[in-house]
Parts: sequence; C-alpha cells; structure tokens
Amino acid sequence: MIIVGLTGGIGSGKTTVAKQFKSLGVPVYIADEEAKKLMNRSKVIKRKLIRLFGEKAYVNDTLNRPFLADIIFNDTSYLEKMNAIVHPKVAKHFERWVSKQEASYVIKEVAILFENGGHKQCDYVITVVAPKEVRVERLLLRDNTSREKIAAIMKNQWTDEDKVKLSDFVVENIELQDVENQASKIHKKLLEKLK
Ligand SMILES: CC(C)(COP(=O)(O)OP(=O)(O)OC[C@H]1O[C@@H](n2cnc3c(N)ncnc32)[C@H](O)[C@@H]1O)[C@@H](O)C(=O)NCCC(=O)NCCS
Ligand SMILES: Nc1ncnc2c1ncn2[C@@H]1O[C@H](COP(=O)(O)OP(=O)(O)OP(=O)(O)O)[C@@H](O)[C@H]1O
Repeated sequence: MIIVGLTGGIGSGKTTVAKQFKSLGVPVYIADEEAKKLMNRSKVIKRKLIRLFGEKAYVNDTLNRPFLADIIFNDTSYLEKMNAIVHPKVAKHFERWVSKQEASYVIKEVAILFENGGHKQCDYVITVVAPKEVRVERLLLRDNTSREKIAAIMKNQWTDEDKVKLSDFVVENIELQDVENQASKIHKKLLEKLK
C-alpha cells in the first residue's frame, strides 16, 4: 500500500486538509486521535505512563491531558519518553489498519513526522503550511488555550521552511476554498504517479 504522510505544525490545518482527501474517497488515519484512544485503552501504555508520570497521569481512568501537557511541552526529555511508550504502539495499530484498506493510497495524518524520522516510512509527504500568527489565532478560537502553551508546543516542531524542503507536496492553507482545489490537484497527481 502506498502511504502518504500528511503533516504540518500545530494549527496549520492538517485535519481540515485530511477531510478533503476523505471526501475524495481516500482512507485517512488520524494518528493523534488513535494515539489518544490507545492511551486510554491499552493497559500496557497506562501502566508505563503511570510509572513515568505518577498516578496523576489518569483521572477516573481517563488520560489527564492538561497534567501531561504541562510536563511534556516544557521538558523535552519527558516528551521523548512519552513518545517512546506511545508511538511504537501507534505504528503497529497503523500497520494493522493499512492491511485492511483497499485503495490506491492512504493518508496518514501525523503532527510529528519529520521530527522523529517518520517520513522515511512514507512514500510521499504532504505538508500543510500557514503563517504562524494565523495558526495561533485559529487555535485561540478553536481551543481553550494560551499563546504560551502554543509557543511551547511550536518549540518542539520543525519550522515550515524545513518541512517544505523534504516534502513532495505543499498545501498553503489560507482560504478554505483554495484548500479544496489544492487537495484535488494533489490527489490527481498522486493517482497519475501511481498508475
Ligand atoms: C500530551 C497530550 C495529552 C496533551 O493533550 P492536549 O489536549 O493538551 O493537546 P493536543 O492533543 O491538542 O495537542 C496539541 C498539539 O501538540 C502537538 N503534540 C501532541 N502530541 C505530541 C507529541 N507526542 N509530540 C510532539 N508534539 C505533540 C501537536 O501539534 C498537537 O496538535 C496529547 O497531546 C497526547 O495525548 N499526545 C500523545 C499523542 C501523540 O503522540 N500525538 C502526536 C503524534 S501521533
Ligand atoms: N483556511 C482556513 N480558514 C479559516 N479557518 C481554518 C482554515 N483552516 C483551518 N481552520 C480552522 O483552524 C483550526 C485548526 O485547523 P485544524 O484543526 O485542521 O488544524 P490541525 O493542524 O489539524 O491542528 P492540530 O495541530 O491542533 O491538530 C480549526 O478550528 C479549523 O476549523
């Protein structure tokens, strides 16, 4: 199966672009959503996260997101340790999901791709970009968050410039209407390449 990674910085519009591909009939795997489900479901992950972060990692058996966010986005060593627990399980889950798909290609939407070398497991990579300030404003509208938290998350992510250099396709997410056109063009190009 051909795997197309779809990445971009926080608030760039990955999920918005992923929806366009879904509406074109492409199977889409949202790694972040699946990771969170696994973190709430897998006994092994739970045990390891509690060992790493303490009992507060879960409240009423549900992942304590604000508690974890405070730690990992301010201390890279914890971010790396958490990723080492969660990401291999997500990779396995993705493999199982892929094996069940019937399509020319699948999209894997993933926030962290170049940062951990994950692009090497993709046949093509699409990066979604938007100016930093636009992304911040969108996130402030969407989430109950702060500029400080967004800045802390951005610090752990590559710049758009560096991601674009290693990407096969780039979506500039400014106007929604235009995103639709860009996604359709990329879809056609991918189908052409895969003939
Ligand atoms: C740490 C958690 C609990 C914080 O939850 P919170 O609701 O505060 O933040 P949210 O999930 O909206 O993430 C905000 C942004 O942080 C970035 N981010 C999330 N997880 C990670 C990570 N493991 N490494 C680096 N950046 C990350 C993404 O850009 C994301 O859009 C949550 O992000 C999480 O469960 N992360 C682990 C899942 C994961 O690894 N996802 C990313 C790639 S698959
Ligand atoms: N072109 C656009 N114009 C206006 N708003 C947009 C546009 N694209 C995305 N948005 C909005 O910006 C917010 C962030 O978009 P989206 O959730 O798709 O980004 P993301 O990269 O998946 O975010 P995250 O990194 O948090 O997972 C959402 O509320 C979305 O509706």
